[in-house]
Amino acid sequence: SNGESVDASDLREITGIDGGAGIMAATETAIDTYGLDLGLQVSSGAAMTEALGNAIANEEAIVVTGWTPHWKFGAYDLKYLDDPEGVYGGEESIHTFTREGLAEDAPEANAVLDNFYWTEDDMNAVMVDIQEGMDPEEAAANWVDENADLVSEWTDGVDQVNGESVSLAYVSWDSEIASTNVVKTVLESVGYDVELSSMESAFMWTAIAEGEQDAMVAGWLPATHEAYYEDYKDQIVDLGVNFEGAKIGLVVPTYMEDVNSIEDLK
Ligand SMILES: C[SH](C)CC(=O)O
Repeated sequence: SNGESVDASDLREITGIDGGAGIMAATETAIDTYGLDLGLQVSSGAAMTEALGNAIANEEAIVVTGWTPHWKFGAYDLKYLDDPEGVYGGEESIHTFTREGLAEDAPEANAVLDNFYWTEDDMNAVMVDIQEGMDPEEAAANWVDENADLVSEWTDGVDQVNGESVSLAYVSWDSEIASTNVVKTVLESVGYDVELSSMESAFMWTAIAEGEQDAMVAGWLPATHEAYYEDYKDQIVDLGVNFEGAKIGLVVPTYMEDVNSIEDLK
């Protein structure tokens, strides 16, 4: 750019992710609530981060559906837009959910899933390795090796099993690619064969509710996945929070100096 601050005047759309993500429904609400003359591009987490990187490389205007925890905040100078109407809610927690009956069918897996809890530093370490090109399974295994003390808190008292299988569903968001591969590695360390299945958000929730998948560590509450939770809460088991201090919202590069609120996108 010619050094002038980059504003939102030439933006035509918000760069989104997969259509079933809660942040996408929230963004449709934001477009309506704030009266934005912007489209919402439906794509994927990976496509969103590629578009973000390209825009930043060219110091162009961009606004993305963003969330914390995510490696993008370590890689780029970004900011959340103020949300005076509170469309995106406040602090979110990520929950672990299982199908009904898992505690009876696979008590050792259920115990590990129930114990799973980690922080933004933990998740960022895995996400950054993956972002820098490491295979998710390798990044997860490295993190588990380097954090044996924390991992032992999840597995202490859990008996070894002999090749029983467990299925984990997730959506290909960088945060959940990291968490699901770490849980896979730890379940394998107590003897399970673990099958990962990535799918759209709606299918993930349905698969747990219908018992097709054993568990997922990708339940964003209270706001982001509220609609899914309301649909399925009586058919699934909430093992509680595995990550605290999460957040969703609209995110822009800091070089968009005059764009600090969703109101500034009008
Ligand atoms: C994209 S966030 C990880 C979750 C969501 O918006 O559904």
